[in-house]
Amino acid sequence: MMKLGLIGYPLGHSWSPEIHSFFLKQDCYSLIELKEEELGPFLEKKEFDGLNVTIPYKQKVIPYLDELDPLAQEAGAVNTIVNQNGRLIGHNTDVEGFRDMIMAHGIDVKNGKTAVIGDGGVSKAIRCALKQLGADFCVTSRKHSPGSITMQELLDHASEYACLINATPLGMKPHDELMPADPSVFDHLKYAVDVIANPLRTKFLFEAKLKGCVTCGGFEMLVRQAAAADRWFADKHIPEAEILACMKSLYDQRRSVVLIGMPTSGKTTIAELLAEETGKKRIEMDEVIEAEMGMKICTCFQERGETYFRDLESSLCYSLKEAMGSVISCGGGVIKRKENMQALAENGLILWLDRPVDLLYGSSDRPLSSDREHILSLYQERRPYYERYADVRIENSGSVGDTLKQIRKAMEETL
Ligand SMILES: Nc1ncnc2c1ncn2[C@@H]1O[C@H](COP(=O)(O)OP(=O)(O)O)[C@@H](O)[C@H]1O
Ligand SMILES: O=C(O)C1=C[C@@H](OP(=O)(O)O)[C@@H](O)[C@H](O)C1
Ligand SMILES: [Mg+2]
Repeated sequence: MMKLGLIGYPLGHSWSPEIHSFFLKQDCYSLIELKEEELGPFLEKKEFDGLNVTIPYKQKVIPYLDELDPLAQEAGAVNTIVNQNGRLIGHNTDVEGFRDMIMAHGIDVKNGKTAVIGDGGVSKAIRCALKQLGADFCVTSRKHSPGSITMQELLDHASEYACLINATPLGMKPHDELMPADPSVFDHLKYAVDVIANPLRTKFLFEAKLKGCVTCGGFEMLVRQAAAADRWFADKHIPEAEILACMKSLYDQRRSVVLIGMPTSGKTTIAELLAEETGKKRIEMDEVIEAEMGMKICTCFQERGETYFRDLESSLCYSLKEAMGSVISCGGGVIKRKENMQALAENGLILWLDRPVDLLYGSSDRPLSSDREHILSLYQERRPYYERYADVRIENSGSVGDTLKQIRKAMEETL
């Protein structure tokens, strides 16, 4: 069996072992956390067939290598090392991972200006990919490196940019409240790309999606650079279908399905069936909140007011960022606060169950939907929000079987 691994510091959790065992059909990949002083001795022993390299060693490994391939040389960074009969050869598969990801999403960097935010290791690989694609791009740098622009210069010309790429760690867990720049000030932005893989959808991508941009994130780049690395490690070409299957399998484990929609649109009912069908854990937000309050939501609205309930709802959304692969059924009003939706969208696929107003009904135990007139005005008020936050609209007007079918399709198609 081959001996492969990932070196970096600190490593924390990484999806690389799962990804490589998916592609290579063997468990031969381990996480090797190395302190700076351990890096040289480890590489000199050469007791491995291949390595991936992550922060902070993409440049620091170079002096220990016998050869760099032309792309690694151009990038000035190495993320893949192959031990070829005792000679260590450095490659850079981030270039291919990034390039293939943006091409798969139809991101056209030839049509309009692109800005790469950040000039660290991964930024170098992105620049190589952008050059290959013939893009007109610039790079922002805090260090004023030659040829780069400042953040202020980028913002001063914000309306000129069609594509923004985050190559900084801003927005990565645990500082997921941060953004490298606010997409809303870029008037003509069409595409937003992030290299961050955790969370799946950074705040930067969430905001860009609200603007109607095409977005894609670092998790996909992680899978694609791994597929390219396996070509060096195992001389194995990983076909596109296999890459998509790997992403789907990992998304199934990592991403929750979040149901939003009007009261009585079917969220609770469909969530129960979906959880049963997929074996996923079901989280009914209103039940969790009622248990925490020790009272019914209706009573809470009467005795403590709506804001009291909404604050509990918001803090639950915040904790559900880590619900990993659950089915989450929300209360109808969850869309009233943008921060709720940003939290749920971090690691969630947001599905809007849209049920025709005529099929919605009022009931005495639902404080905000007591009669038909009220339901209609609530629908008119909320519809734009459901629409804005949803990744996919699911029409719940036929049988529950038909609705579940649409949901399965959405889960397949939104990688
Ligand atoms: N596709 C459907 N076909 C028939 N009845 C449905 C369908 N979807 C939902 N319902 C019914 O609508 C009612 C309200 O659904 P519920 O799941 O409580 O909604 P919510 O959680 O969104 O408030 C339930 O009686 C449920 O059985
Ligand atoms: O629409 C709303 O504002 C609410 C909907 C309810 O959930 P359902 O959508 O399951 O009825 C519940 O969260 C609360 O009464 C507030
Ligand atoms: Mg419900």
